[in-house]
Amino acid sequence: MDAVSCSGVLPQMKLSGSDLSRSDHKFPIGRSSWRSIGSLSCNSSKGLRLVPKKLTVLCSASSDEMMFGVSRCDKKSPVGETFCAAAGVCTYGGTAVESHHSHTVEEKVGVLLLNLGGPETLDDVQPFLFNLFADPDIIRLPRLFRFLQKPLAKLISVLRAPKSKEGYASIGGGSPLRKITDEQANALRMALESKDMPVNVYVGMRYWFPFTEEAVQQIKRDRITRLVVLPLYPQFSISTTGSSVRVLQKIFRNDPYLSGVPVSVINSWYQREGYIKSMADLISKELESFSEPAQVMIFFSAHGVPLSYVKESGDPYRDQMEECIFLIMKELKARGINNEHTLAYQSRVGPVQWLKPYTDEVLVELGQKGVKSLLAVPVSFVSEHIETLEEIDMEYKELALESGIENWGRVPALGCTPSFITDLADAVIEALPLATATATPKTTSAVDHDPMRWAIKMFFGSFLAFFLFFSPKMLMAFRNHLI
Ligand SMILES: C=CC1=C(C)c2cc3[nH]c(cc4nc(cc5[nH]c(cc1n2)c(C)c5CCC(=O)O)C(CCC(=O)O)=C4C)c(C)c3C=C
Ligand SMILES: [Fe+2]
Repeated sequence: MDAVSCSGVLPQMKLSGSDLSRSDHKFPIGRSSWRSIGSLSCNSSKGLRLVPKKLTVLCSASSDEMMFGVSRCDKKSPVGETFCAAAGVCTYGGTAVESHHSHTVEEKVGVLLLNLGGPETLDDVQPFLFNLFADPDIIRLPRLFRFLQKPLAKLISVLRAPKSKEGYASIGGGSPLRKITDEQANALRMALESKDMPVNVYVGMRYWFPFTEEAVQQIKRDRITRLVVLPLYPQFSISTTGSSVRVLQKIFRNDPYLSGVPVSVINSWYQREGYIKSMADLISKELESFSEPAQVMIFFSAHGVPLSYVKESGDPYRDQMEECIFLIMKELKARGINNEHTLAYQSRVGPVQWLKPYTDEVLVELGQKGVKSLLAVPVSFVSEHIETLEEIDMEYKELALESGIENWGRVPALGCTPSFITDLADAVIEALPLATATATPKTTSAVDHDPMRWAIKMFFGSFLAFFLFFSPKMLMAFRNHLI
């Protein structure tokens, strides 16, 4: 197997074995170019050879493509220890480890904000859900069953649409995500301009308009010469940043112009001081609205992912989430706020086990234990969306009040909070010099060319699919969780 090379240590950072077990530095490894899954060794520009004990190189569920995530798995502290791409900036892997660009042409810098996207009208809900469930990073079928991805997405989206529509109807008939993301894009452009960095900012959504593909076409039309990709998810997950970056990687790799554009992907930024401080500001402000602020339980509610992502596929999401909460609480303590806190995961979908504890169960338990005041803090997303406006503000609030909690509050999403936007602007500035070009030729699998192998695959796939669809467990699961 090929070794994965990580290089480009920032000049001000001295890297050593102990640095690798810390997680407070921002960019321990600047550039990386990954060729295949396997052993990982990191070479710093100072000639240090770094071989951390145990590393997981994330691989896309859907193909041989690499995900931009590397997580360190030898957990020593409750905050988790992720580093490399998962904690800093990673650039598209390509044939060359580094490309040193000569600056003979005038730079035209672009920033691409990646987000999930949401239905704008109730009629959009089912097709939006179809796009979501058709994503092989959301519903992860074994290779043999991949041809079922779209029929299954159609089935689940049709079954789930009525329930989802109710949710979207209750928040005004559609998702506010596009509007908020556009506002964030504009605020970021202005923040960068005020830092003497004129850029074009683009918005690329994964499952609804404006799709990532459209944004990339605009980037091409604008002849952008250097690009920073900033997913609006503070923590990395295969299902969010991973999925969006996979799409982007595919487009860039196959395009002669784009594959030459140096790109820098900011995989996660939950550990940035500006973000942590902005979150602490919002929490401390909201605590003040309670009559006895010190008695309030700070309840972090993160969007869940299926447990298998973390356990089997090495998704660093849970580790990063725990570290993020640790850093926010550390910041609050430094300000003299010593409230109790807890973390739970919300919004599970489907029959499989998701990250625990579940938000709804913890709320009931807290109520039973006698907690009277609770401040909910959505922590995996930076804009208001259906899961804050409907799930937390309506469903969970009602459940909490029924369970004995008397005083309920909720911290707003960061949105366009100036300190947060300024920090994103700094993240872009730091990422810019680390950009490298793509240029990996597309490889096709043997199956694509071999009709016999294709026929065998289809035959066994259909056979297994029949049992999967009509097994009592599957039918029960649809009934209980999707409708
Ligand atoms: C960090 C954030 C998110 C993770 C991780 C995530 C994983 C994930 N989500 C689903 C299924 C659904 N998500 C839906 C909406 C939705 N998801 C996120 C964020 C994360 N998802 C957001 C911000 C939104 C809201 C968008 C909006 O319109 O406001 C939905 C649709 C809504 C509904 O019907 O409940 C589904 C379905 C899975 C399966 C998954 C991990 C595998
Ligand atoms: Fe989701």
